[in-house]
Amino acid sequence: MRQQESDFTSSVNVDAKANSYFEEQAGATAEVEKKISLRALFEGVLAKLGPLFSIDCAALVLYNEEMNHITRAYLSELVSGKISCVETISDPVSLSLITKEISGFDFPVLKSRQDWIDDFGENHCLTNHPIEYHFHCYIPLEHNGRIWGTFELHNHNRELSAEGLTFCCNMADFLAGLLAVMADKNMADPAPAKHHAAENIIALQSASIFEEKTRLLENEIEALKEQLAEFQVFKPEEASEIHNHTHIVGSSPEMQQVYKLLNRISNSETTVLILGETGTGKELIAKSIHDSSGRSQKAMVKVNCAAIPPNLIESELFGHEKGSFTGATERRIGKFEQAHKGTIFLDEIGELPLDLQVKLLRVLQEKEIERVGGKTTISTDVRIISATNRNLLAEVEAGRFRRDLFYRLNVFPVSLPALRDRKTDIALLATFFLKKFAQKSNRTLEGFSKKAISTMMAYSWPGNVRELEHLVERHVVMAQGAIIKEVEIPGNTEQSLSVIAPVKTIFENERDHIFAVLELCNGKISGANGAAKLLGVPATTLNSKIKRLGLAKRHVF
Ligand SMILES: Nc1ncnc2c1ncn2[C@@H]1O[C@H](COP(=O)(O)OP(=O)(O)OP(=O)(O)O)[C@@H](O)[C@H]1O
Repeated sequence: MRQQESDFTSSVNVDAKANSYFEEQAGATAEVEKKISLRALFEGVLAKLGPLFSIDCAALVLYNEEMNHITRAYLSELVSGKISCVETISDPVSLSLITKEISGFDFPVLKSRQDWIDDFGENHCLTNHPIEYHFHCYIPLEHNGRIWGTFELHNHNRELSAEGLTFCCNMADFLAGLLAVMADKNMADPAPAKHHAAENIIALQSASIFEEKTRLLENEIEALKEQLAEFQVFKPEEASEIHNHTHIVGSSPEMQQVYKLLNRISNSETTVLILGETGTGKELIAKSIHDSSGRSQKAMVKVNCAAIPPNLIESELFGHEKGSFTGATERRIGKFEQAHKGTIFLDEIGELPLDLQVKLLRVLQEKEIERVGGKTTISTDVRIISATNRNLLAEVEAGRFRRDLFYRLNVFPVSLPALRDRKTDIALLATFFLKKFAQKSNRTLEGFSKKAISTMMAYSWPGNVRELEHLVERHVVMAQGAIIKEVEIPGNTEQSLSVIAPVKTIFENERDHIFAVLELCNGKISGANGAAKLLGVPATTLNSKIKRLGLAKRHVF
């Protein structure tokens, strides 16, 4: 593979000559050279593409018309954080075995270092180039049926992504068109001989068309960047409202409302009732209320009223004396006593049996408890935060919950919005959980694609934040690359529907339509029975679309 590198760079050893031939031969000023040389243009290409797709090195290799010589080559790579672009070949050199192979590619080809070793052996892969790349991509620069050269991308650690490939195919199209124009205008012969340098310089200096093309290239890059947006990692905006509840994620107006309420009761002793569907974060909010109170140095003791068998709830809450009932072999301190000077969080309060509701009411009124089987009353100083996913007032109306207890608990109600009602928080939460689980499992993940975020936003989340948290955890475990590109929501009927009737992007629609027509025409592009005629476009346009859409010929046949 080193030879392969030597092919695009075969001449990195010719680097000494790298002061471009313009400078050497015609003594052109650096300014003119910068404005008009392919080298300067190409340097700009890597500056734009590199950060977008993590490309380490790009090369532009140009051939003569007979395709038996490399006439010029430019190598642009990132060295110590800086892009250096050199003209590595300025005199025609004949094609080696590997460049011959590469020049024969008439569609984009991805190769690894190992592929080249397998095909040509280790010996062909030797180069004196100090940098060794492991992943390569070769895109032919084809315009009007002529292959002008190859646009190459080389990476150390990863293959060029599908998005990067599509983007670079567009770039190759543009470069090929540019080379054709330059040749046509005799601006800068892609296969120049040194003795033509002076004339070329004059032609180039007067050729504003070149500058125009450079400007177009910039525009093209900008347009392609927009197209790329759909593949980029979604970067959610940080919460706009400053709040002290650091573990609570969400900046939607609905959550801002919640923060306002929380701020009002921070440092207070108020009894709070938190209402919200399952998984909306009731416990998290309760903890936050406790943490922002004067009781934060003491414990917040949680009781899940739905999880304890009814016959044990009393003992769980208030404790029991030894021997007070069968199995009470030891004296036990109840949750109220444990929470003394702190907070008790009564989760699922709507599930509390009626007889215990009476006892709880007494505790609230008298601030005293009695252990089961005990003879004395024990004073407690406990703040009460309770939570329910039931409509407690409806429970009161139905006679299942005591009205007096309801009023005692509902001193300061805080209602938490369902996740489906604050969709703008989904991206924030998903990214928060992604970071949390990636860190936990020692993985480096950048985030979700916009597509993945859209899928999550289209779902109704009956299990709310908890469901989202579990989904993200699963996807972090299964993630293959640095970005979670797609998410699958099990049993999601909305998603199943979208599988049946997916909404295609314009890009996908165009690609699929062209693909279908090409199949119909057995891959024939031009001529009477060709796809171009059926599609009503010139064959050259179709050819460039095929490349741009990443429809390599091998896909068609
Ligand atoms: N706004 C939020 N920011 C960050 N994490 C959240 C948020 N809301 C909920 N979570 C997380 O979601 C999970 C479920 O939250 P929590 O247990 O507080 O919900 P809940 O409403 O009490 O659920 P249940 O009604 O089932 O008891 C927890 O891991 C919690 O940390």
